[in-house]
Amino acid sequence: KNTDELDAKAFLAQYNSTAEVVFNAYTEASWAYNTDITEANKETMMSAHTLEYGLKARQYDTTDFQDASTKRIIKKLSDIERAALPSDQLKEYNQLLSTMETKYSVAEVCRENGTCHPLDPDLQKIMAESRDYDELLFAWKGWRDSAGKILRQDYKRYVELANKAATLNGHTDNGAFWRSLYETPTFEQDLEALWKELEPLYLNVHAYVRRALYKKYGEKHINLKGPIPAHLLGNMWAQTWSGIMDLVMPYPHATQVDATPAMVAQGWNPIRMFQESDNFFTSLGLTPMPQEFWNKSMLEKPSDGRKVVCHASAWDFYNRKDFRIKQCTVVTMDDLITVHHEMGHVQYFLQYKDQPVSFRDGANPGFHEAIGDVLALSVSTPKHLHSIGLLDKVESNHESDINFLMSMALDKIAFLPFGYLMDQWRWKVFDGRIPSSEYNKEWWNLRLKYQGLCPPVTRTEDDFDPGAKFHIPANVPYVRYFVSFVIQFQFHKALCQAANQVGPLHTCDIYKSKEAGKLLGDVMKLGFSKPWPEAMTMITGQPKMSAQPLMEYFKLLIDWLEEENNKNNDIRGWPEYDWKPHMSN
Ligand SMILES: O=C(CCC(O)(O)[C@H](Cc1ccccc1)NC(=O)c1ccccc1)N[C@@H](Cc1ccccc1)C(=O)O
Ligand SMILES: [Zn+2]
Repeated sequence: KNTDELDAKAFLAQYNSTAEVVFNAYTEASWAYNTDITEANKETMMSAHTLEYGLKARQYDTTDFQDASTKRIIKKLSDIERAALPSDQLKEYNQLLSTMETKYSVAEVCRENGTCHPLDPDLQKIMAESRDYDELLFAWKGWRDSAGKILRQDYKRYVELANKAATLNGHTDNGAFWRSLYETPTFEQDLEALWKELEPLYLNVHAYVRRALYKKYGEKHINLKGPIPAHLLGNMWAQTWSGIMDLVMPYPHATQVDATPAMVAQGWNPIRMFQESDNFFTSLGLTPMPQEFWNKSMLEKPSDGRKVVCHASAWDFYNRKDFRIKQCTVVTMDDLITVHHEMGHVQYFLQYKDQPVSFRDGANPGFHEAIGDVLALSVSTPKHLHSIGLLDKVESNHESDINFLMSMALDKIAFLPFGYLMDQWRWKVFDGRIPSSEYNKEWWNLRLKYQGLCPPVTRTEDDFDPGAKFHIPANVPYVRYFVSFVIQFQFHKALCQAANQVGPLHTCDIYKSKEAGKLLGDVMKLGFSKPWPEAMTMITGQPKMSAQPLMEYFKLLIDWLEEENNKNNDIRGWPEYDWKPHMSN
């Protein structure tokens, strides 16, 4: 083993300069594929580089090295991920990934009259806006038949190869590799503790929403002591529920909270939405989007018939100049939030662009997901929406507060069980506790256990419902979003204090606060160079994930829901767990 630290530093300097070139070429090829699916994709050159430098990195014994960064980079390079596979299996693995992503991205649902609907924007619009039980079922079942079902065999083989790569890198399985990215020995226990703290909030939201859906769809379709049919929550995966705010609004005569009508009425377009977000970031003293971003991004679904991967994503081209977003943006409040989410990724790229390539990553994956959402918490306030002309009147009274908090809870609290269960399922698939013969049964067991949902029609092992959610065929881990939804409230609270914002947390808007911007910018500049508890301490003054700021933010609503659900004699949970909704045909 080589213990020469100077030699290691020279090796890493060579790695870093070659990595920028290779990563850039790989990302350009990946972009070309994502923005025109017909292109074949080139992965092998990237893996050759990873293999060459990874095997060399493994030759170093860094035990007595002085420089922590050198140790940290050598350790990260030593995990060569898929490049550890024999070349034929690597080729098969890459082929499987692009096949699954293509099948998902080109899937459509066709009506008897021949009209076919893609997920974006058609099916998403139906799921958010339709109040017709059977129309919702058409979209929900159709999408799972077209996008999920067909992926089952590919997925089974992908699991085998992903696990093989993980074991070749010293992990017990691919889930263990994914969890290792958090560098937290107690990670799973910490997540379970957070969920146990937050579960009562979710049960109260679930009970209240079930009551509202009961009023709308009646007792044939809703059992007040049972799970909720999964296609009625305003979203294809029931992951966020703000699509049914109109059915749920506590005080219909108090302030409206939806900015969509104003955006449409005022002729907003996607560029305008991104400029608005850029303006918020620069108001904090953070970096504006470079001109290249505006020239090279794809901010709308192409109208030239090109097939693209519509699921939003942010792209770092590793040359410290070229950063892009690919998003099939529609003019809605929901997509204005997504715009901020994606812009948060690019801001992180901009802040850590001068780090070594190996450190151009979030402190942990949840940090990367949280940045944009933190700013969106300020943008979403009625006060801020009013200041940018998207809400015509703002009242600050109890009823408008509750309406606002309800709209936020339908996204942030409703999401928590989904954010948690996605990788519960995948970790069990990777470690063998869920065999392929039980993929769908176990998926629905978790959807019942955590979200209190049931399928609106019978599901079998001919189906593969997890495949109907982008991140599963796209091989994108998901617990990062559960982490993000917890820590973004910790960050929000810290930034609001830095901005000298007084009053309740849910009314805080950090707009124009250079102090808040500096705090966030300094953490983003670190990238992956320090263990994430150090980054957490820089922002919040303590090193742990905590549910307390989220609960503080929703305090008013939690008390209100507790009282409201008691008034309605609503039970929390779904003890009649094997109830099934009436099926017409
Ligand atoms: O998937 C996304 C947004 C896409 C993304 O920005 O997280 C994207 C996912 C992705 C796509 C392709 C390849 C890899 C990951 N992530 C990024 O673009 C990204 C993430 C980290 C670093 C750089 C880019 N959000 C999740 C969860 C979510 C988040 C916020 C609100 C609602 C829901 C979802 O929609 O289910
Ligand atoms: Zn993201």
